[in-house]
Amino acid sequence: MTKILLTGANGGVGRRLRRLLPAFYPNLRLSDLTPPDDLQPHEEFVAADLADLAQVEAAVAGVDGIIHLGGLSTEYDWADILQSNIIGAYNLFEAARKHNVRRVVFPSSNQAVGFYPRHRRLGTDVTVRPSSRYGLSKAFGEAVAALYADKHGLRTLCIRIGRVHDLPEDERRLALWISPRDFVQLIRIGLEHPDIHFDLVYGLSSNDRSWYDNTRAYELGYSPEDRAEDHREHAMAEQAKLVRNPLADRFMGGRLCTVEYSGDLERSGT
Ligand SMILES: NC(=O)c1ccc[n+]([C@@H]2O[C@H](COP(=O)([O-])OP(=O)(O)OC[C@H]3O[C@@H](n4cnc5c(N)ncnc54)[C@H](O)[C@@H]3O)[C@@H](O)[C@H]2O)c1
Ligand SMILES: O=C(O)[C@H]1O[C@@H](O)[C@H](O)[C@@H](O)[C@@H]1O
Repeated sequence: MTKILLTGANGGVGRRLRRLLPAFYPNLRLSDLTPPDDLQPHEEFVAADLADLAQVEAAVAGVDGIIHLGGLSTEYDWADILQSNIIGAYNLFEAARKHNVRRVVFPSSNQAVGFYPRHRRLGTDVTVRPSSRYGLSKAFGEAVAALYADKHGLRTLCIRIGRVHDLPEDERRLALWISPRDFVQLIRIGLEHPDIHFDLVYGLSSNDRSWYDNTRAYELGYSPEDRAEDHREHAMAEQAKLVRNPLADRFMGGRLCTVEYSGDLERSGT
């Protein structure tokens, strides 16, 4: 039976996927720095720091596919991003190669292209414009995925996630939202679709206001069950509680673009 490793299993998305994935992948191994508080007796857990190749190899040994959620999920100091996301992503793919893992799904982020202004519509062939050191690390992860596909035959799907959550949390996330079950559908494409070599898709549910052209996901058979606009009222009510930030509102990456910003507004993201 296919054995799948879920890294970052103790995080926000990981906790949601632990509930949804066993229906498709009953033979699931979880990994993170520390185990979830509510680890169940039937769940297998292997602790591993992504920055430590030997630990990552121990977590990866014996699996057929990996969903790599582990790592820092927002902006941090370079030293931290370097360890968890840059060295961590490299270690994950290198361990996969050494242990003959066939498939890796890499959750990238809209933050890899976060400095594009919102009037643009992006396909998957645009130059990266990271919002932050975090976004930069996601662009690096996409590049590592491409290298290991082309050089070593690992089949990889990168999913530039908008925002995985139960509901869209504000106006920006209304344009970016993907429900956990639609995210699982994209993961299954990454782990199972026969045509995957190196592919890149956007992680969005059905979305009328999207900034992205997600043709490749639909070509691969993606058929989202959820629609962001159905939750418009909730998102806009949440938005009304927030203070507007004109710089954040200009770019797809929102507030992460504003962190430590000292750029030229006339030129940023153009
Ligand atoms: N939540 C979203 O909507 C969203 C959007 C875009 C991309 N992503 C990506 O999806 C993944 C999961 O996101 P999340 O919201 O669950 O993040 P999260 O921060 O809640 O969880 C990440 C997990 O990774 C673990 N981790 C961090 N550094 C590690 C290390 N050095 N070694 C081992 N484990 C380490 C953490 O302990 C944590 O449990 C992340 O890679 C994130 O960048 C998430
Ligand atoms: O852009 C966003 O809103 C999201 O981007 C993802 O990469 C981050 O992991 C998440 O924390 C953000 O909420």
